[in-house]
Amino acid sequence: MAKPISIEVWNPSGKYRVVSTKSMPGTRWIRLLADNDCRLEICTETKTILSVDDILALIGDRCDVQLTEEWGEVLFSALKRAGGTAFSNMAVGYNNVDVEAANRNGIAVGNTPGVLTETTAELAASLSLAAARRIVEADQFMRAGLYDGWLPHLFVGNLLKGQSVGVIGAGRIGSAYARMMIEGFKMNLIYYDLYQSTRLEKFVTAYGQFLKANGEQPVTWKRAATMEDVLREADVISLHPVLDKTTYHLINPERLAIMKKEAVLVNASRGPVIDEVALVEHLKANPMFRVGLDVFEDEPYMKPGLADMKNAVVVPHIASASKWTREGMATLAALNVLGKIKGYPVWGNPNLVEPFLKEDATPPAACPSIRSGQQAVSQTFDI
Ligand SMILES: NC(=O)c1ccc[n+]([C@@H]2O[C@H](COP(=O)([O-])OP(=O)(O)OC[C@H]3O[C@@H](n4cnc5c(N)ncnc54)[C@H](O)[C@@H]3O)[C@@H](O)[C@H]2O)c1
Ligand SMILES: O=C(O)[C@H](O)CO
Repeated sequence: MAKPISIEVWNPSGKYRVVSTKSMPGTRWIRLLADNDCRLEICTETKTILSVDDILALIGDRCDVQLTEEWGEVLFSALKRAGGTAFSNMAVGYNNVDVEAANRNGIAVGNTPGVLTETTAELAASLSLAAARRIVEADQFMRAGLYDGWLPHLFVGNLLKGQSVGVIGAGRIGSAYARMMIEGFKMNLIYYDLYQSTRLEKFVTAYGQFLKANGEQPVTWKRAATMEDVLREADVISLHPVLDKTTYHLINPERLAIMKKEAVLVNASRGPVIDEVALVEHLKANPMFRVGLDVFEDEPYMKPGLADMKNAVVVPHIASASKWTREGMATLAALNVLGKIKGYPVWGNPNLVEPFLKEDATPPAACPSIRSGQQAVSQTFDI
């Protein structure tokens, strides 16, 4: 029997027991559940990652729904035995969830797209700039008291304007990132995706015409036939695919070798998309090659050597960490499970979720985004 886990309880007499394995930002999600006859138990353990035993203890022997964490057969079958019917990730990516196991156990699986796109793209853009202009290195230099006057060679980095931005995985976040880099820095786009992103292409064409009409150099776009074309040609490359068998170690030693020596590589998708050991070797051998990483192969750890690399900017998986997004994610995760309890249908477009987020309004009678009954497939959505 697993040891008891510390929890905070809201609406103790609620008919439906909802367990959140993490405290989530904001209070609206709590209100929505408590006002709808749910007894909400929020885990208050201080450790960041709960073990399977911890989660089994949280589920107990009667549980209606569960929010967040890493889930497979053991946990889904335990949830089923406890009478549970729904689970929601507080994330858009659900590569941590065995959807087939959930299906076998009749548990609905929710996720939270629609509120992360711009926030995550903005962090990828921040990493691109920070790496290209050596912001972190320069900040550390300044704080160490090493600055003793302006010098022509001090922290010289890369100009983005007029360079080419490469996007691998031009879905929701990849397309939003591309637009930021194109509109913000007048970069030319080269992208690789399994599907054509017509809306993104049309946007770049129209923006190019606008620039031309204003006497400026127009931006251009190109859909690459292979990923290698993007890696060879682009000055800044940002990775935004889903993580699956086709994208595991998509950036490997061979592909690193064909990139420009002064390229900037950004990853705010999933850590295993990059072979991180190979990346460390490449960073050592190519000091002008720079990376910006939000995600890591063995989170929360970095592969040996990465922390010592001055040409790497590293942040702890914060791409979706804006207040609006994180509170929105909590609300959507809560409404996914509440919707299942109430027997509501699934919302037509999980990317258009504003009606669920209006602070003082009653949310629609629907589950914002339920992924069960499907494999963990990628979804393309033109912005
Ligand atoms: N760092 C974070 O905090 C954070 C936040 C949100 C999302 N994410 C991750 O960002 C990624 C993108 O999310 P999204 O919402 O834009 O997803 P999305 O489904 O809208 O886009 C993913 C795109 O990748 C493409 N793709 C799939 N396999 C590919 C392959 N082999 N080669 C090239 N392209 C391929 C798909 O066709 C799709 O267009 C996911 O991995 C998600 O888990 C990370
Ligand atoms: O997939 C996601 O949503 C992120 O990794 C968490 O922000």
